[in-house]
Amino acid sequence: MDPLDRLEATIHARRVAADAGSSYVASLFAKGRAKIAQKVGEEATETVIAALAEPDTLASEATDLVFHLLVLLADAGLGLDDIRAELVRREGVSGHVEKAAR
Ligand SMILES: N=c1c2ncn([C@@H]3O[C@H](COP(=O)(O)OP(=O)(O)OP(=O)(O)O)[C@@H](O)[C@H]3O)c2ncn1[C@@H]1O[C@H](COP(=O)(O)O)[C@@H](O)[C@H]1O
Repeated sequence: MDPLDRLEATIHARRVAADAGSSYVASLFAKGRAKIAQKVGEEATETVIAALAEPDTLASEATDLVFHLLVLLADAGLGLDDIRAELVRREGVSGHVEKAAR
């Protein structure tokens, strides 16, 4: 199994049954969607800062962002399959063409 799929499975398992005291993911779910969304915003900002000022840390910061985004998606009942479906839907459509058609 791909590491992203394994992480998603772990996140879902934590959502169903885990103690917030021993599981960071469970503690995020316990704090609620607003807090999870805030963490995604923080990690996005840290990713931008890394890209501009500390490229050596970019992969690590981007991983934090993806991790928290997966938690946010799970909280909303969404997951990697939804992202895959959306990517497939967009495949071959240039961003310029899509924007011009709006
Ligand atoms: N991939 C990750 C992962 N990436 C980052 N993090 C945590 O995300 C947190 C982000 O750090 P911050 O300083 O921003 O957060 P914080 O200070 O704790 O939070 P605030 O109180 O400041 O909001 C850190 O505690 C990191 O350890 C992760 N925690 C867990 N996982 C995966 O999730 C699995 C389940 O984790 P648990 O639910 O803790 O068992 C783990 O086995 C890992 O595979």
